[in-house]
Amino acid sequence: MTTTTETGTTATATGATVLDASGVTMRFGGLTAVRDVNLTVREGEIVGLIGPNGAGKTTFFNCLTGLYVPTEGQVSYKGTVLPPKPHLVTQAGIARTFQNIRLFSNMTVLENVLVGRHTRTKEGLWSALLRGPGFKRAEAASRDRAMELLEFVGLANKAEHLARNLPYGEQRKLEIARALASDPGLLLLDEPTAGMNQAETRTTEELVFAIRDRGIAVLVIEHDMKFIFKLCDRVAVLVQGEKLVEGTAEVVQGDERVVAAYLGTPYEDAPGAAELAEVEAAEAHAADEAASEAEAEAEAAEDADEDTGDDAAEDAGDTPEDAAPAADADSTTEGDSK
Ligand SMILES: Nc1ncnc2c1ncn2[C@@H]1O[C@H](COP(=O)(O)OP(=O)(O)OP(=O)(O)O)[C@@H](O)[C@H]1O
Repeated sequence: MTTTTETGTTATATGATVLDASGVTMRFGGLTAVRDVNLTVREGEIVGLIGPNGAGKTTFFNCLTGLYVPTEGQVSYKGTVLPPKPHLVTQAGIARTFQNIRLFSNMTVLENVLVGRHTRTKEGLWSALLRGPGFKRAEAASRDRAMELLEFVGLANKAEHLARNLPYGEQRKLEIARALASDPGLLLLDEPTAGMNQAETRTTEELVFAIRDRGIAVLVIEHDMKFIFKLCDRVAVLVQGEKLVEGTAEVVQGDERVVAAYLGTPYEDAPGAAELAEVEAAEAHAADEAASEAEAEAEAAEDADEDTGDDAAEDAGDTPEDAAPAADADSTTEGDSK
């Protein structure tokens, strides 16, 4: 796999490969959702996966985490090929969050994190039932670790709250804490800022950097381009299941194919080509209207001087036609707001 790193950070250049997805293809009947995708993530890297809706990003994540068995290709973690079983993938060291939050809503915040810890606890069923000293020690250690993670994501003061009572942004953070509870070497985040306001998004940005600083590599799917380009050492772009481009934020943002396929769509705080074209067209239309109104007024004044009734009737007949574009514009606005 080739990786464009002309302006990449030093962390990306030297880290050992953590994830190596090679030739991953996923077909659903006649539909090829992911086609021959290669992607690596190295130690210390934050890698972004972007692409239009339906490009195959989540399907690719599902192939990495064993939820789907890829039709072709294989996925390795730290040099070992992963079996396509979610619990074995988690045990190996890959954790994930989901696009649609999947918490145990009737459990407390702390209990949710403790559930995420189960792949790392060795105590068996008998030990749990007998509640012997080994079990109690393990339970206390898990609790300490879970509280430490809640502290890390900023939810320690809500440990005893029911997960369902947390605001949306905090539920997303809890999902991250739960994923971290399995002590992963690689964390996959599927749209971690979806539904967040700007302040929450900034906090999530800091959280992802802090996760990387703990030695955990991150692969993140996100539609918020500001977030992605600020955060990621490297970005891969999927379009119709295929990897179109991969490189640093600068390389990806400057790639004409990406702009055409994806970034032309307006995104938060940055008007895209379509928005700018719309504004320019509206301005041009307004200027044309003003010019023709001025022309019509001048003609009407001339006609009045010459006192020719026929011409005055023609001008009156023009008026509804001139008004037609405005009526069209109104109906478009109504259509958009539905
Ligand atoms: N289980 C499935 N069975 C059949 N088709 C599927 C399945 N999962 C995904 N697809 C199809 O695969 C394609 C890729 O979907 P996917 O959800 O991976 O895209 P995405 O890039 O994650 O989109 P979004 O940004 O909207 O989440 C879509 O056409 C989708 O309908």
